Amino acid sequence: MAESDPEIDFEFDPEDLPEKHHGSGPLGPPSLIVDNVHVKYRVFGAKKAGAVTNGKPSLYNRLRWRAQGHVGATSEVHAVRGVSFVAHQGEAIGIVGTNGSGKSSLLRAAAGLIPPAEGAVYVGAEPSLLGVNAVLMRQLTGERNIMIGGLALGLSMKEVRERFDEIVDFADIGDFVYLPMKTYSSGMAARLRFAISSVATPDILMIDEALATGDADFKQRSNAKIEEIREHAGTIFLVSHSLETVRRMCSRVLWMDQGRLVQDGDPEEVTDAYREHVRSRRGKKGKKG
Ligand SMILES: Nc1ncnc2c1ncn2[C@@H]1O[C@H](COP(=O)(O)OP(=O)(O)OP(=O)(O)O)[C@@H](O)[C@H]1O
Repeated sequence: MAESDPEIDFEFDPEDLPEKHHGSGPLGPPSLIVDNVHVKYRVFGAKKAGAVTNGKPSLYNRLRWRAQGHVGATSEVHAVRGVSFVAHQGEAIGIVGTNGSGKSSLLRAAAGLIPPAEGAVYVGAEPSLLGVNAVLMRQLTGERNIMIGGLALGLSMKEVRERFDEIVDFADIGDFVYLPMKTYSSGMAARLRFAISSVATPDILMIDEALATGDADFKQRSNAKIEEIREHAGTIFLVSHSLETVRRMCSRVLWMDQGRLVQDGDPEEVTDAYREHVRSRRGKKGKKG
């Protein structure tokens, strides 16, 4: 995942969460189709070409390896391996899986941020993509980032200006909006990212857990926003390590393991199976050790 900050509280407080909406009614029309998608990363400077590594080398290491002439030595990380699913309007889809299982890569490919090595992603007529993280810049002020993020979400400059106060209020960052984002606490940055991300009431909202953060008050506001989007027949994707959050919020859950979609279905069933899998894996590890 692009960003991880140990200070961020990734957990939702279950009491703050809206009730989940299991698919009792008919599903809306498809909003996003992921067809046999593969995501591969090329990693420079690997010891052995072709080896699949589990970690990402740091920028420093990559530059060092390149400086040492290891330009040709690359390995490939096959992060997503032939995943297919159809998302419908009105669905809230959780994505669970252990670290490195490919959740963020799948989300980024579904969002069009990285091209699939194989397969294709089809989106409905007017997709508004969320996940402005990719375009925000820490060295720029919140104000500039609101503009950049708003434009990236398809708003015009005029529309961003009109929504500016609303975004700042939602993020609750006050005059910090005029300071570079690198001066923000992790909570402030996360709140601003969420505020920018959700300003367009998008058709498809993708939330990586860094967005699902903040104090109880902000959690309530962000949950209300998520509900609003879902009620307007949008589709929500939520990557989370908190199974409680996923069970409460989602109508459907995808379980990723080693780049593959292991299970896709009812939140309780899928999270139970996933929990069991994690437990048995821990048990095996424990026995080995
Ligand atoms: N930019 C990148 N360059 C190289 N490898 C990457 C890159 N991003 C992810 N990977 C690798 O791809 C695999 C899947 O990573 P990804 O971040 O999609 O998993 P994840 O399930 O979201 O993990 P986490 O729960 O830790 O965020 C991992 O092996 C990871 O090291």
